[in-house]
Amino acid sequence: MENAGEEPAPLLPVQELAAGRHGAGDDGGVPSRYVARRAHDGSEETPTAAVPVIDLGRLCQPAADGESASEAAKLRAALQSWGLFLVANHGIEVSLMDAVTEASREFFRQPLVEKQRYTNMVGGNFQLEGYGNDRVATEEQVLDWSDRHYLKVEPQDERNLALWPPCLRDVLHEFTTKCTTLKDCLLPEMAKLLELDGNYFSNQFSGKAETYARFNYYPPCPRPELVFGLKPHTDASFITLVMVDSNIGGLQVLRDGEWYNVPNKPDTLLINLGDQMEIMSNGIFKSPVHRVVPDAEKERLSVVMFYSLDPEREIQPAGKLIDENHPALYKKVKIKEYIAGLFEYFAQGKLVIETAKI
Ligand SMILES: O=C(O)CCC(=O)C(=O)O
Ligand SMILES: [Fe+2]
Repeated sequence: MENAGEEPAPLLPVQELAAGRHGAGDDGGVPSRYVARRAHDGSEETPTAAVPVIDLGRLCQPAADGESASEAAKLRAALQSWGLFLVANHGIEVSLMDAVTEASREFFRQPLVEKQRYTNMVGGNFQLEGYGNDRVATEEQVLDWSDRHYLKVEPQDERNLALWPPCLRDVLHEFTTKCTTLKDCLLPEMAKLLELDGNYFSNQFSGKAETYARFNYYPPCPRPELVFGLKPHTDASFITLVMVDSNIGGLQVLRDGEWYNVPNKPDTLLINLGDQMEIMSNGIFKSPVHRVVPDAEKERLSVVMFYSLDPEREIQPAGKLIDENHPALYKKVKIKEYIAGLFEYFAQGKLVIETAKI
């Protein structure tokens, strides 16, 4: 991304702030630039979302039977309501999941100077890939209580290996391969739920489709009720796979104006739909608004795989879903422009999907 030369000074990683290595903040350890909301007293308990666990083995078995039909019904209900679900029996070994989480922890535990070898601020310019924080466009922008490392993992020949820390290399390559297989199993099931050709969604993914891995690190926050680990947003992806730390909550999803905790279950993965799927399904499937709230005591890690279409492609609602009674609800959008819009809107705390609605 280019830079107009007016970028405010680079930020300290939140991990450094949280460790108190740079003096106390304005609000009990939280500098005012991170204060996103008014404190609440915590008296209203956040309800838990009734997100189903889908058994992938059952869902995708070749001979459709009662078991696969009941998994498909659960999946349909989840995609039309929450826009997210947990997946079990997904074919990714727990040992690999643990190795990826451990490698990520090892990366963030390194001294700052080591991590800064992968910085996303190069010569004062913000780059999408690398270690750091989101682009800061203005002094007013409310900052998130998290650091991240962000890498393009597919197409494989577009990997910038200089940004791949040695501790992550092998496990990330293997994890990417397994996650892509998982995505490839899910897409036909989703197409069938919409009575589209089984390959309809898979066929959208050309060799130029892009996958990004994002390693999120949320340090403990002395005043978690004042900040967001990540502000409310939808993912601009087609579909997102999230491996959350099963020891700690913090991810929340919005439904009908109310926030719900997304449940954790050991060894499962969370799948959430992104805006590209919401657009192509003409809004039948939802790209959920979600956010992350940090913990007062514990650090939290997540590893997220964003599957997105070729940036040069234009997408619109599938023709088969549109008729007199079901008009298109979204405009044609170019992936590249849409994603650029996401970063701009996210910084302002707004939702880019609104720009695609008719
Ligand atoms: O950390 C999480 O659980 C979710 C992260 C997320 O929503 C994102 O990186 O877009
Ligand atoms: Fe997200």
